[in-house]
Parts: sequence; C-alpha cells; structure tokens
Amino acid sequence: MPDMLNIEGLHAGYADSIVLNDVSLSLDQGETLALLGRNGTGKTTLINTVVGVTRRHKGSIQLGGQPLEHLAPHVRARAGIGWVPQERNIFRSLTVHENLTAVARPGSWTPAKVYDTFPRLAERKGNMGAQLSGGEQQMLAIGRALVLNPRLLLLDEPTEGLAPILVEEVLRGIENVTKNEGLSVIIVEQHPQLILAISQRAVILDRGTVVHQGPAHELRHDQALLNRWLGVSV
Ligand SMILES: Nc1ncnc2c1ncn2[C@@H]1O[C@H](COP(=O)(O)OP(=O)(O)OP(=O)(O)O)[C@@H](O)[C@H]1O
Repeated sequence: MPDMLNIEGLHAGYADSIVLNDVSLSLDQGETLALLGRNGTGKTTLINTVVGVTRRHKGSIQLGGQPLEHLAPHVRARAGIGWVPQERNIFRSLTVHENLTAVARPGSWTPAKVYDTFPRLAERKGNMGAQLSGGEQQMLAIGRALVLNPRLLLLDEPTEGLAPILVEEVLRGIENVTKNEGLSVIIVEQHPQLILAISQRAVILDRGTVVHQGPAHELRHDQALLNRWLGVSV
C-alpha cells in the first residue's frame, strides 16, 4: 500500500526564490508528524506547497499514491487535503454551528462529532465566530477542516498565542482525532516537547532542508539534537 503522503526531491518557494531545497518525507495513514524548525526555516512554505499555494520548481507530492503536484489547490482539497492555515480561517459573522454546517461534506466527521472532540465548541454553538476566544477560534478552524472529511490534515501552528490551558485542550483534541480516526496529520509547532508527545514521526527543517527525520519519541529525548536545531531544552 502506498504511503498516505510521499514527498520526493521537492524544491519550492515564491516567484523565483527557492525556499525548500530537496525536501523528501513520507507519512503513513494514521500517523502524526511534528514539523519543527526555527523561525523562517520553511515549515509554512512546506505546508503551503502541499496545499498548492506556492511555486513548486521540482519534485513530487503524492497522496495515497495519487500525484498532486500539478493539481489546483481546490482539487487537492477534494482529493483529501485539509488545511488549517496560521491565520485562523473561520467565518467571523456566522455562528459556530453555521461555520461547521456551511462546509461539511459527507463522511464520518459531522458537526456532532466535532462537538464531541471539542466540547467547548458545543457550548458556543450559537456564538458568532468573532465572539470566540483565540483558542475557541482555533478549535473551530480545526473543526471546519475535519467536517470536510480529509485524509491528511495540515495544521500550521494550531496553538500559537493560546493560553496554556487551551494549548492542552487543542492538543488533546488533535490527539483524539489521530488516535481514534486513523487520520494522518502534519503539525507545525513551536513547542517541541508538547507536540512530540502526541506524534509518531518528527522532521526538522533548517534553511529549507530536512536536517533530521525519525521517530518522535527518540527526538523527544535527544537533548543534543533539540539544542542543535531548535535551541531548546527538554
Ligand atoms: N509570501 C512570501 N513571499 C516571499 N518569501 C516568503 C513568503 N513567505 C515566506 N517567505 C520566506 O520564506 C522563508 C521561509 O518562511 P516560512 O514562513 O516558510 O518559515 P517558517 O519556518 O514557517 O517560519 P515561522 O516559524 O516564523 O512561521 C523565509 O525566508 C520567508 O521570508
């Protein structure tokens, strides 16, 4: 069976500038991959290249064996790519429930299941998107991606700017999604300790190239590697 996601020899960037340099990685069904690296190392560019909104210069991207690299972003979405960009992508003038029902597509993820995963959203069902806290908006953005019933979910810094208690709540929700549903996820995160704890695989980018790739539990306990590439202590 092919990998859920397979990227080979990817070079991509913006207009003529190349940010990603020969990136290769793969991800199985049901796996979570922590995508790490200092600021400006190309994490968002990699996510955006899988989505199809940057310029790809070279290399292949396959989803479940299907080549994606020549497809438009909306066709990639239909093929099973769910995307939660850094700037939380919700309708601010619709209610929580309308946000979820407006985009839902047939599949196992329904608004009701999103409420089970993020009970806080159930309590805010009738609130406008604009009235939600940052953490609640993030949960709603993830919920909106889930009701599209993707095969691969791409989350760009889902806990950025959140209070610690909400960080835990968002990460717990993400962990349940991957554990119970067999969904593949790539998460860009600035808190390596937290994200490695709920991931199976880890990739570190530095200046647009993959400098480390391996099991998340190994990296989580490898102080030297974390220090070298991320400048953090565990
Ligand atoms: N729209 C753009 N046009 C041109 N260059 C860009 C654009 N977006 C990002 N870049 C450049 O690409 C490089 C990688 O940026 P990217 O946002 O992918 O890094 P990142 O690892 O996600 O960083 P951060 O953690 O700060 O979000 C940077 O040098 C950045 O200046």
